[in-house]
Amino acid sequence: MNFSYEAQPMRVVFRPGASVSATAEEVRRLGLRRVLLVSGARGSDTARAVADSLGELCAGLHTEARMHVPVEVADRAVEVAREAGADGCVAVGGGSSIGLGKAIALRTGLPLIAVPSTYSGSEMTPVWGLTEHGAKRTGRDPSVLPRSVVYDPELTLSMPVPLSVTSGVNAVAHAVEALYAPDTSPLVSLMAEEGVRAMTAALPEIAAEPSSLEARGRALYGAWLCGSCLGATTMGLHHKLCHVLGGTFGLPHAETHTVVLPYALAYNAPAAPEAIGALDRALDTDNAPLALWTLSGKLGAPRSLAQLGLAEADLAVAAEQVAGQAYANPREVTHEGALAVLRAAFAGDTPRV
Ligand SMILES: NC(=O)c1ccc[n+]([C@@H]2O[C@H](COP(=O)([O-])OP(=O)(O)OC[C@H]3O[C@@H](n4cnc5c(N)ncnc54)[C@H](O)[C@@H]3O)[C@@H](O)[C@H]2O)c1
Ligand SMILES: O=C(O)CCC(=O)CC(=O)O
Repeated sequence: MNFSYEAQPMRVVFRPGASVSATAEEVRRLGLRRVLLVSGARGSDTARAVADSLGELCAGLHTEARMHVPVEVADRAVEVAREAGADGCVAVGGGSSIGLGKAIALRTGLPLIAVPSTYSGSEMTPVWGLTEHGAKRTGRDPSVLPRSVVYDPELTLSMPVPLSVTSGVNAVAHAVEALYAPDTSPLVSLMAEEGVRAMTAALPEIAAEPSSLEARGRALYGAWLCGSCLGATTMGLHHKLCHVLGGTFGLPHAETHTVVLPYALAYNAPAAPEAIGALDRALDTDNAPLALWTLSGKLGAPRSLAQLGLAEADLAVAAEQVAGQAYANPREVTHEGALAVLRAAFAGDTPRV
């Protein structure tokens, strides 16, 4: 064995009802007195309930989070945090709200508490993202890692089934790439395999019974594990494809991950036999890319980039952007290779290893 592993300093509270019953305790534990709550417009009712539970610890509610964190949205949020005299930030919502909280933390150094309502996994990572001039930039900085994460399966009950499925596959994608990342390690591999197993078992149950708190809890547990994997490792081809498709072409995040993952995995499979072995065990299959494609299709997720609104003419531009960046991937990414993955995902073909 040959690896290094750095544990991320954060506290996790996981229990139904915790968003309202435990967030104030986490704020006090960090010695904070005036936190700014951030959320998206659609999640503002939930964020308001959390704000009410904080009482005078809450310095204000800012409900302008948007997907992929446009830089002007980040600028405005930083201004609001400064004007409110906030000494910390609580992000309530999906990856977009947490992303905005991270943008505030990155610029101001304010500590962040995350209360996730989707399975994006962002709450477990020191990864930030910002979109400017039609391109998404990502980076790692310890200052954006939430100090505390409050997981409340009850918050996820309102997620519609289509978002639950695609958000769940977004989480699975973190585990998939962590398994073949250059900085993977035995602990990450264990978390990744268990995260994929938990999430992919929970999603069909959620689709059949969206109000099952038991299934929601197991999916959120999977999201925690998969997010932890992303936080501990370097992203590869799959995430880069999705960042280009989201940042440059405005495609929706979780849906894009869901469409692309089977093809990116099929491309990498010949160069990542151990990762494929772990995924085969987790999915109880001998063809992990096909199993992922079948699962999301059965649960009604979009199947192709064409369905998500990408134009065929954009494929070559996207391939050029992906192949033009240097990043870790188990298999060399050529322009032709990236284009082949994108073409298959555009058409929604059966993935071929
Ligand atoms: N930095 C990281 O580590 C990381 C990891 C994953 C995703 N992300 C980022 O997160 C963003 C995507 O996050 P997302 O997929 O969670 O989407 P999102 O946060 O944009 O949420 C999608 C939609 O669902 C709504 N929603 C959220 N929770 C809900 C709930 N419980 N019930 C009903 N509706 C709900 C939101 O209001 C929004 O309209 C992207 O910008 C992506 O880049 C970052
Ligand atoms: O915060 C970001 O936007 C970058 C990290 C990320 O998006 C992970 C993912 O693609 O799911």
